[in-house]
Amino acid sequence: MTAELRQLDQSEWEQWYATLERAFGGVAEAPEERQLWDDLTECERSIGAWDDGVCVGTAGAFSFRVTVPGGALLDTAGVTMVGVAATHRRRGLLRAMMRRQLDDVRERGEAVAVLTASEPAIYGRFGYGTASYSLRLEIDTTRVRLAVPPGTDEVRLRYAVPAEAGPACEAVYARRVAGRPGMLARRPGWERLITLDPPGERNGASPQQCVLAERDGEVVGYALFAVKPEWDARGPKGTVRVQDVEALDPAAYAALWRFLCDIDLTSTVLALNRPVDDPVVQLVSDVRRCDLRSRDSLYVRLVDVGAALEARTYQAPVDVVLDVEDAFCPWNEGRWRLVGDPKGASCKRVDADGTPADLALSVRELGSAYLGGVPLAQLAGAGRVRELRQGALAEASLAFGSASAPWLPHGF
Ligand SMILES: CC(=O)SCCNC(=O)CCNC(=O)[C@H](O)C(C)(C)COP(=O)(O)OP(=O)(O)OC[C@H]1O[C@@H](n2cnc3c(N)ncnc32)[C@H](O)[C@@H]1OP(=O)(O)O
Repeated sequence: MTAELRQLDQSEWEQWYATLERAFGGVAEAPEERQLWDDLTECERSIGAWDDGVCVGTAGAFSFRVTVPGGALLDTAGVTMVGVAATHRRRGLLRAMMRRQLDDVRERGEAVAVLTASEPAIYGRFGYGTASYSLRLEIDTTRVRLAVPPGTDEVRLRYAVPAEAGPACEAVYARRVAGRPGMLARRPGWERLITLDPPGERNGASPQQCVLAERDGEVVGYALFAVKPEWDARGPKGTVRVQDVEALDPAAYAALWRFLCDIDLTSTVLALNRPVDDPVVQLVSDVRRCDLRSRDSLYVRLVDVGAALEARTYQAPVDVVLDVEDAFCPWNEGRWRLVGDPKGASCKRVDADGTPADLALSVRELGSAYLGGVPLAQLAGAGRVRELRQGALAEASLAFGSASAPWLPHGF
């Protein structure tokens, strides 16, 4: 590898970002989207790889706060904007940037790093495990009805201008964050991502629309969506594309989904990113006509195993010794005793005192299980977790679970 790695300087951002765009195919983003990423880039934690004055590699990280099981917000590195020029691929540049980045994350005292992967095969070697899934629904609204709970008819819905409704939507979102692992507490500036609506990316759909749900004059939910009109010889068959729906109670949530499913001249509601346990699945009359599909979403890497496992709670009492393998971050290797319950946890090294291990696994499996969305028992069934003490797997698998499935509400 001939390239030199160094921290990004703001003056280099254009060239750096153009390298990233080209790694993703070379289609330039809309100016407003580019500007947003320019504003959100944290140069002091972004890396450029340079070969003879030319940028050939990029990697960045955002300073996130992510909800973990139990509701705590954990300072987390949101790894992003990774690209290597095709002229320099497969020479170890990604590996070198991952090395530097994870060392930096550790120095900053962040116990966890997260990312979404362009391809699932890339990041396991660096200790990232698939920790959450997203649900895609395509509801045939000509056939599917919604069985709404009492109180739904009392929720008042009204259209609002998305940009003007932003603060009210953000307030609802902020109240939802602690209830679901994987959700991000949005720092100032990130609300712009939610209402970003470049005309060139609408693919024939309307500009973004917003409907607020209100009770007693208070905003208790919102839906952001677009409508793509379509007609054929038999009449209208438009699609409602759901971008975001959040609500503070079941009646408001049902009112918003009923609204989305009832818009005249449309016959499909398409939502690409919902939690896998989204209550809407229990509202619909015919789940088969919702064409549910799930796919990998958030990847988690424990950078400091002890601190990360202590930061969350456990839904049942657990006392296990984990033998952790971590070739890329060897400071995590060894035996850790985790004692936890719904109130809190401690996780300490026990290498010195000869305590035998109950479960053996790599840091990648711990990352998968961390947010409660991937059972340790499932990983064990694939041979990726080994039970060394009978009963330890069932105990740990139950404890690591979460009442709400983890979910990443938007990309980054
Ligand atoms: C968080 C994010 O931003 S995800 C976005 C990632 N970026 C992209 O997908 C853009 C297009 N692709 C690229 O820019 C590059 O091909 C990258 C960044 C994926 C890889 O960069 P490279 O410098 O070629 O990777 P590097 O040479 O360091 O490879 C390290 C290891 O990853 C493997 N690897 C690299 N890319 C891939 C891939 N796409 N699929 C599977 N394995 C991969 C290599 O084979 C190598 O394996 P090894 O550990 O067994 O030796």
